[in-house]
Parts: sequence; structure tokens; C-alpha cells
Amino acid sequence: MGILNKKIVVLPGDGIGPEVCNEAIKVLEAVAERFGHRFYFEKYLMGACAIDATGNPLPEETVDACMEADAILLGAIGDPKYDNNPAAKVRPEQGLLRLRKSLGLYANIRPVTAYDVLLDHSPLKNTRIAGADMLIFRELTGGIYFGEKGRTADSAYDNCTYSRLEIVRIAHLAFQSAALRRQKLTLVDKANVLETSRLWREVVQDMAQGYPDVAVDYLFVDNAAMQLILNPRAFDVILTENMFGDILSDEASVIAGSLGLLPSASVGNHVSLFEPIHGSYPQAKGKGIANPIAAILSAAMMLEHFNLQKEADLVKEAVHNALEKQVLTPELNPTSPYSTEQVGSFIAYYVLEGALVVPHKSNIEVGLSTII
Ligand SMILES: NC(=O)C1=CN([C@@H]2O[C@H](COP(=O)(O)OP(=O)(O)OC[C@H]3O[C@@H](n4cnc5c(N)ncnc54)[C@H](O)[C@@H]3O)[C@@H](O)[C@H]2O)C=CC1
Ligand SMILES: CC(C)CC(=O)C(=O)O
Ligand SMILES: [Mg+2]
Repeated sequence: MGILNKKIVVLPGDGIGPEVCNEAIKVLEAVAERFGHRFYFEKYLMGACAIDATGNPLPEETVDACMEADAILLGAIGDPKYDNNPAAKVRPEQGLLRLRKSLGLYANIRPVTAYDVLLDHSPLKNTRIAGADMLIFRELTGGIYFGEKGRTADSAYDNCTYSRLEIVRIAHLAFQSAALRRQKLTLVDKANVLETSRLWREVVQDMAQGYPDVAVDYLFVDNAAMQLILNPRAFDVILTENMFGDILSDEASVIAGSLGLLPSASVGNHVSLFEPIHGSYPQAKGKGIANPIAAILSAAMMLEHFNLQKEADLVKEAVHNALEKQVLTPELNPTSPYSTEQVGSFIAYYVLEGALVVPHKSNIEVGLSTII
């Protein structure tokens, strides 16, 4: 792959979103410098910051810029002033949902890996978590988050609808991925109760005949929530609808070690979007304690999307090195002295310079003038 020019729209959002985005950009700039690529970053508003500035959680110019981009990097959106006000008419989350729908981002892909290097330092070493490695395909533009909603003084409803087409298109991606991995696909649904889940099961059963090498099994979501913790190594590819995927992937982040470690890619028919699976973690805003690795690994997924596999592998290697050298934010080690920015700089430095022997102040605080 030659030298690439790419325009990346950045939606930092709210809370810790801007902090983790800055670290992902720092790492992408290190990749660009090392390999000669040109990445152009343009920041736009979405979420609570956009409501504050324009009254709209997803301004028109943000959608237009996203449509024109080669890829989108998103931090996170959300603010307690809306979460704690059930009567709010405009909400940051509406911006994110509308963006996903406008860009047709129907598949959200969330890798979950148990990091040996973290387990080595943990009482969880040699437990059932070790070796877990799965990929969650979460449907992202249908289901209950997008159905008709209503409210009276004493009642409320949210409708859940799925069409065959919405299931087929993401199921193909999940089957193709399973075929390239360990040939196992688990559909998670609630087909004992929900009509939509029965449609998911019918469609996936039909499609399984076209993928004879992939073993398919079916789990009700309540059982799946338990099996994820009990026997995470049993999972390879998980395919599920929007809300179940949202909930199960946050649960699965505990297998990796922290919500701050899990990246994602959202794909559809046009531009793709890359974002950590976590939210805006408002309690941590400005404290320098947010883990930037989920955002950095989302940037690595973006590099894979650009077919820059060598570059993506280097970023992942740099993340492993940081975990191995215990350059961690405090949720992974409460005694760790490293901030969001220092973890990001350490990873960027590795990308720029290659292997480091020890985490030393000089590797983290200085020598980075070209990328920070
Ligand atoms: N994609 C998005 O932009 C999402 C936005 N949200 C929004 O975020 C706001 C906060 O929601 P919460 O339910 O508190 O979820 P959250 O994901 O922001 O935080 C939940 C917990 O996960 C941990 N955590 C999250 N990110 C972390 C990081 N980078 N490093 C270390 N620990 C981390 C913290 O312990 C935190 O208390 C809400 O307004 C919500 O609507 C929630 C999920 C996704
Ligand atoms: C607005 C929410 C659906 C965001 C969320 O929790 C997620 O995408 O994981
Ligand atoms: Mg979520």
C-alpha cells in the first residue's frame, strides 16, 4: 500500500470524548509521520456541545462533513444535564442515533479480547477469562432505539421493529467474519418471547445453509449474559440486535479488563465511523483518568479499513507494549501514575520510534514535539 491522503472528520463530543480523541489523533499522526501518509483532521460538533452551541445535537454541517469524509472518528456524547432531565425535548443521544441512521451505519463491530499481559498481573490469571477472543456484530440502525415512541402522563411505549433486509445485511457480514475466524456464530435473541427475535432466528437459520462451514448456535439473551461471564472462550462471533448488542458488549468489556479498552467500527454502505464503545464518562471529564486505548484501538480499526494493515498492527503492538509495561490509567491499576495523555503519548512514541525498553519519563514527557 502506497502513501495515502485521507480526510478524517472528528466528532469529539462531550465529557471524556475530546480527551480520548486527542490521544487517538496523536497516534494517527505518529502513524502518518512514520509511514509518510497524510491524514487531515476536521473537527465538528455533535451531542451536548452541539446543543449548547446551536440548539441541535446533530447540525446539518456535521452531517455534510461526515458524508464527504474518508472516515469518522467519534469520542462520545452525553451530559448529565440531559440524563437527569427526563422532560428534556432535545437530547445528545438523538444526535448520535440520527448520525448512525443518516449514514446508514447498520453494523457495529466490537472486538473483545482478554489481554494476557493484563492477566499476568492479575488474580484472574489462569481463570476462564484467559484466551477469550470474540467479535460482536451489533445491529445499529433498527430495533427499539429507532421505533416509534410515545408518552402520556401515566404510560409510555417504545416499539421494536425489524425487517428481513435489516437482518440479512448484517448477518452476511457476521457469517463472513466467522468463516475467517473460528467458524462459529452465535445468534443472541429472545425468540421465546419476542416476535422480532423469531424473525431474526428464521432469517439466520435460512442463511446458515449458505455458510456450511460455520457452526451456528442460538442463545436467549438472558442465558447469553450469563455464558459470557461463565465461559467466554466459547464465543467466536456473536450476532445480535441493537439493544442486546449494546448491553452485552458493555458486559463483555469486563473480560478485556475495562470499558476503556473496547473499540468499535460502524459500517454501512458509505463512510465508516470508528468509536470507543464507552460513553462520555462525565465524572472523569478533565481529570486525566480516562483510558484512551478504546479510542486508539478504534483508530487502528480505521487504519485496517484503509487497508493499512501494517500500520494497524503497529498501533496494536504499541497498545500491547503499554499494557505489558504497565503504562495504565487508574481503572486498570489504581496505583498507576499515568494520565490519559501520558498513556497516549507512550503509545504514540512506540508507533513513531519502535520498541521501548522501559516506561521512562523521557519517553512520555519529551521527545514528542513532532506529534503533540
Ligand atoms: N457512544 C456514546 O457516545 C455513548 C454515550 N453514552 C452517554 O454517556 C453518558 C454516561 O453514560 P454511562 O452510562 O455513565 O456510561 P459510560 O460508558 O460513560 O461510563 C460507564 C463507566 O465505565 C467506565 N468507563 C467508561 N469509559 C471509560 C474510559 N475511557 N476509561 C476508564 N473507564 C471508563 C467508568 O467506570 C464509568 O463510570 C450518558 O450521557 C450516556 O447517554 C453512553 C454510552 C455510549
Ligand atoms: C446512544 C446509545 C445507544 C449509545 C450507546 O450506548 C452505544 O452506542 O453503545
Ligand atoms: Mg452502549
